[in-house]
Amino acid sequence: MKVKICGISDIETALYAVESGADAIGFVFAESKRRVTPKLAKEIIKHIPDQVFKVGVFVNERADVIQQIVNETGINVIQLHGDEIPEFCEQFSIPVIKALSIGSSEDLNQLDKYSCDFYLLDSPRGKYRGGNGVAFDWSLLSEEQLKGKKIILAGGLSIENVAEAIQLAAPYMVDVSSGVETDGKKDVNKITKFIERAKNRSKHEIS
Ligand SMILES: O=C(O)c1ccccc1NCC(=O)[C@H](O)[C@H](O)COP(=O)(O)O
Repeated sequence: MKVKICGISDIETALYAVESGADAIGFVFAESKRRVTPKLAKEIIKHIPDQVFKVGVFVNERADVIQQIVNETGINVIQLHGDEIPEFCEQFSIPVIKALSIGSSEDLNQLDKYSCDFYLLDSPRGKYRGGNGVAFDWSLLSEEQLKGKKIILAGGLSIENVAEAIQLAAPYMVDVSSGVETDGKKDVNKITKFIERAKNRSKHEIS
């Protein structure tokens, strides 16, 4: 199972997550308590190995601003976490993750409207558009609607529930932010345990 650790804001935590096996690291450029400047993201990204995805998270941002941040920082995947329409998501030359808020089974119909590389399924908005630490009802997910799509499962995942989430949703990747924090800061022990749980679960699935 692939793992994305989102809301990274310092080099030490980024390196720790990578050494623990993270496949993707997320940087939030939208309104958030985890927001980073392009300058800081660039500094962190310099230390991250090539094979790790560097994801920039944006909410209803202008395309030229997103492109400028991509050029400036070394971000190589764009995550669009707002109300971006399908045509907006299709204009970039690097992979795009479209985040969708899942509050009802009808919300899953959005999946067919977009032609993106990845779809991140998250809870409906809380204080911010994402990163609120709240899980949605995974029983809404139907195999039929997810078929053929690379799904990133997000929203309230934690060490305690990630194995169950993987079993139920069989996503391409799991994404976590709040669940690997203590008192609002990334917690390296939680990061290691979360990645272990997520990756162990996938070993069981293969065997
Ligand atoms: O993380 C944020 O603060 C954030 C703010 C605004 C838009 C998106 C944001 N995060 C995007 C992510 O990919 C989070 O990891 C995802 O929403 C799950 O977060 P959590 O429920 O805290 O694990």
